[in-house]
Amino acid sequence: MASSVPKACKLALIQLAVTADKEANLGNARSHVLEAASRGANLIVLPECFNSPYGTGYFPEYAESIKDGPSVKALSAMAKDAKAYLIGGSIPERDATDGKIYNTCTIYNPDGEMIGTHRKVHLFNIDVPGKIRFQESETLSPGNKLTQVDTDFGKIGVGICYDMRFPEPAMIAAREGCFAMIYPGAFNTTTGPLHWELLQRARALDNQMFVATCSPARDMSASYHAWGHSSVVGPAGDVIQTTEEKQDIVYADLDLSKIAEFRQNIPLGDQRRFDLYADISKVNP
Ligand SMILES: O=C(O)CCC(=O)C(=O)O
Repeated sequence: MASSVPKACKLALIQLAVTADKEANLGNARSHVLEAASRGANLIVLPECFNSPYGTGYFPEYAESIKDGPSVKALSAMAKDAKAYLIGGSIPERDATDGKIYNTCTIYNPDGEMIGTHRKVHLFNIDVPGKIRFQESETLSPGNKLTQVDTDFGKIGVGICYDMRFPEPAMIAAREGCFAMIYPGAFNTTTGPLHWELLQRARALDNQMFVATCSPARDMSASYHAWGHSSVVGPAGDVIQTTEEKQDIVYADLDLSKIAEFRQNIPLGDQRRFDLYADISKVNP
């Protein structure tokens, strides 16, 4: 008889050192995923753009199919061999039907089956004069759906990096019963120190849910300097675990009872004034 007690959720964020060598990136990801699993992790996350350098010029060159490309095959095998859920960071995806390129996260169950995909819906187009200009839309197209997946632990919402700046997907995920939002991401050394942790804590606190981010490690010889600092934040907005900028694995045992406890202590869910503003989770686009 199936037990109704959810399994303990041990999260691992792989802050991977990404290089220009796709095969090496896949091999490095695999060895870190298996290492995390050997330490008991059953929900493992890779960073945004883990198989390619992060830059609009690289996306067309590295893009591949998520039906049968080498990266999804490798990710499926990693999840299966690790016997863990795997949120497979993101890769540049080329859609054979429309010919467009997307920044896409693929998600696997412990049998290695793909159980979800998320194409980044908010493209990272910013211009901070003298600091950073980045226009993902030069080579990428946006996805057109929000993403939630079912796991043995409960439902999880998934976004990618810049998606975290928008409160709505996390709010919708929380109201639809997700216990966590997970964002593979790659902030930079300009916006990272300003907003990375703040956004993560805001999404967690507003929604009284877990939020995790997973960045590539920083490479000062690359054209894009990732912020690192992959982190896990609890439903009270508390940083549970984090790291610096180097390659690392961040582990956290998620105590899912904290959500109910915190929601009981500060019962925002019962106090909302939907007579004054809309419930965004009930507004269909
Ligand atoms: O929002 C930011 O400041 C950074 C976003 C980003 O790096 C991304 O979407 O990949």
